Amino acid sequence: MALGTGINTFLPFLKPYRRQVVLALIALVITAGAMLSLGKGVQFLIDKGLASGSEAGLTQTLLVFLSLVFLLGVGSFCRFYLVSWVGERVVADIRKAVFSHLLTLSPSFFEDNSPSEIQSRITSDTTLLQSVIGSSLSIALRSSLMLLGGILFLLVMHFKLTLILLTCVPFVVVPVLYFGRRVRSLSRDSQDEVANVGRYLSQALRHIKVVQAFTHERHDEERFSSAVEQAFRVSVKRITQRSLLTLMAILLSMGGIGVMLWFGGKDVISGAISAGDLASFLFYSIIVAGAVTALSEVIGELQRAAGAAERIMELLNVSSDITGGQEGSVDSENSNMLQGETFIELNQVTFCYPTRPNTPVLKNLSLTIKQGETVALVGPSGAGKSTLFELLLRFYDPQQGEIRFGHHDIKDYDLTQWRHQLALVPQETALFDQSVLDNLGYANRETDKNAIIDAAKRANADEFIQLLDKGYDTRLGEDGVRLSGGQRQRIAIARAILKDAPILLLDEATSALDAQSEHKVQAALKLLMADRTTLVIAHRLATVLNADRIIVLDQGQIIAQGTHVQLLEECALYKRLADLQFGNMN
Ligand SMILES: Nc1ncnc2c1ncn2[C@@H]1O[C@H](COP(=O)(O)OP(=O)(O)OP(=O)(O)O)[C@@H](O)[C@H]1O
Repeated sequence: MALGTGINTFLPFLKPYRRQVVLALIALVITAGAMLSLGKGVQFLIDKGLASGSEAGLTQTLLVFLSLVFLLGVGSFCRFYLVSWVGERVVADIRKAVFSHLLTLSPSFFEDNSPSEIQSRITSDTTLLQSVIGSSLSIALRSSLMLLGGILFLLVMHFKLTLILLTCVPFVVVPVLYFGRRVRSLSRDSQDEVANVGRYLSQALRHIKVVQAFTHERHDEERFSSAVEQAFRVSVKRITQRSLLTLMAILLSMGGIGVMLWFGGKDVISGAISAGDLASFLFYSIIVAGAVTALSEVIGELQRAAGAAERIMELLNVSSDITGGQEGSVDSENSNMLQGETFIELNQVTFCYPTRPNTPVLKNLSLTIKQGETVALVGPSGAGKSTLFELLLRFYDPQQGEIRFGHHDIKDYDLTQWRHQLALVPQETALFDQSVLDNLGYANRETDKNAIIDAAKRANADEFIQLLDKGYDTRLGEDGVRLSGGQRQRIAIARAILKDAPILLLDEATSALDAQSEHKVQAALKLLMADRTTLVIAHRLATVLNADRIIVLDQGQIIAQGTHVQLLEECALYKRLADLQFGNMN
């Protein structure tokens, strides 16, 4: 059964808490035992206590009864506490495991799966699991035991009456299973719809300025509302099935009790059984019926949880297509290399993005970069310059060809170690809603405050940071809305300084900068590039002039390389680009 699959996948998460699970089961058995003994207590109370007319007998039976009640109370407390505890604990562990796993997945995974959809799985699906494990699972376990125990007691007490009761069971179980299954698939749909709503919401709010600038509010409102309504419609379907489930369970189980009472009543009248017998029989029947009803209700819930579990497990089962190798230490490889020796080498690299498998972005590209060299990449928009950086960072692997560092393919190195070799200054600096200090320290969590401030100074960032209301402790809003383009870039440069990696990947952004900040960024970059092997996507003449070599990329291929002067003469595309891009500086 699919519910079983859901539970199986959770077993590894339950394993560390075996002790608590065993204790919960013991509490479960004790409470079920106490509850079932209560029926016998009722029989005693009527037949021995009341019918005997002895007050002492009555008191004695009551004391036994109260002891059972006490046991039941304490046992229930322990059962509920332990089952809920395990539920919460497991869900917390699952959240952590899913997040850690997601961080290892390659960026291509997130192109196919929207982050907000994933977020919904981690938050709303696990919350559903939490509440279901915390309450429904506890009820389901208790009810199952009560059902079994109750039937056993009934069989021992009165075989004929029990058989009458049991003939009703298939009438209850079959519809319960049928509706339960439907609830489950609808529940999955319902969670998917909730995720859709979440996705729409986060998109609109993230791009609120665009929404407002294009006065797109009404349109967004309508689309959001139709997403919400769709989620509502799916939920209503689920609710209908669940309500029907409950209706069936009550009608059938209670109907069975009615019939049984009728037969039992006849036996009491004929003197075949005592009134106490019938009362305790009734007690067990109600327990059994109650257990069936409760089970039918929670089976729906458990099915919902299994649906949610499935969605979470799907995430945990995705494996990253970018994995690291075991090959020797990158650091020692690096330190063995001499200035001017081949450092990075691209051999016949062909690459398509996974979302466009038939459109190669880089075609048979070969390139050698020497240690300490500064190589500028120029080319029209869409030529594949940023893609080259993404391959070096191993966000993707080429379909053909290889990228080598020293004596090995970069795929052979441990992924983390390899990425330690690269410092990226991206065109768009990602900032987090944390303090400036935290944002800078992102590059290297081992460094102390002084080193961070020193790096900020060298990146020409200290000056504007000091002017912020709380200096280095100022929180940057989500997406760093409180910083200008040039300031953000200087933060990125400071990060690269802190990372102190031997290879620098620089994606210049000029558009965001005015002359003054450009000058400051320039100075900071110069310092950063000294003694490093640098690949720079160049938009500035200064960068191009300072580069040891300029590579001209067009449609994923290198069409020329050389110095600025050489290329101006030899490469028409370069000349055109230079006129356009650097025209104002020429
Ligand atoms: N994640 C992606 N999925 C699919 N195609 C992509 C992806 N990223 C980039 N591309 C495509 O790959 C091609 C090369 O893009 P790339 O960003 O490398 O160009 P670029 O030379 O850096 O351009 P620019 O100077 O405008 O940044 C483009 O046609 C682009 O549309």
